[in-house]
Amino acid sequence: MSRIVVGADEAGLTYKDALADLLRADPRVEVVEDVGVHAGDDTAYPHVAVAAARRVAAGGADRALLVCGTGLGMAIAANKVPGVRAVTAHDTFSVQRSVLSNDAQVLCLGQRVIGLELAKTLVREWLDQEFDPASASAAKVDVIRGYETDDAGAERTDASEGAGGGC
Ligand SMILES: O=C(CO)[C@H](O)COP(=O)(O)O
Repeated sequence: MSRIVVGADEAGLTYKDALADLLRADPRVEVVEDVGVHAGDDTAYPHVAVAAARRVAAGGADRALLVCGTGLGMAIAANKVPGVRAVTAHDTFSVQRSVLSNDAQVLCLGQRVIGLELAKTLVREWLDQEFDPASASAAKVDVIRGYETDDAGAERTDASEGAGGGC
């Protein structure tokens, strides 16, 4: 069961509302929290992204789904919040790996990039994924965390040097 924050700017509002409805109808989703925007609100995307990402970082939500024109600015802004790993992904493999490889809690989509039906498919796929903390990817995600708190100390650990294999 997941608690999911949704957010968008004006360019992503239509998809955000449609995807929020999809999430509310999904039995795997416990709570959907909408941090805006709503019709007539032209708040810039970074404010929405950071508000949603802070909910995740604070533990008030498990994941966030953010929509803007491209999904790019939302991810850039959300990644400014420590502890948050946000990605833009418009194909099923990347959406899967964003969780399985990167333990990303935030998925950003672009309303001007993909059709609504693909966006819905990607969100369903996203809900299916769960990070395995015992997987080989976990050590690499720990390296990311290390760079947040101790830039020098995180460099050249076993995970960053020799893990290989890629995603
Ligand atoms: O896509 C966006 C940010 O990545 C946003 O919806 C539009 O931004 P703009 O091109 O700066 O208006």
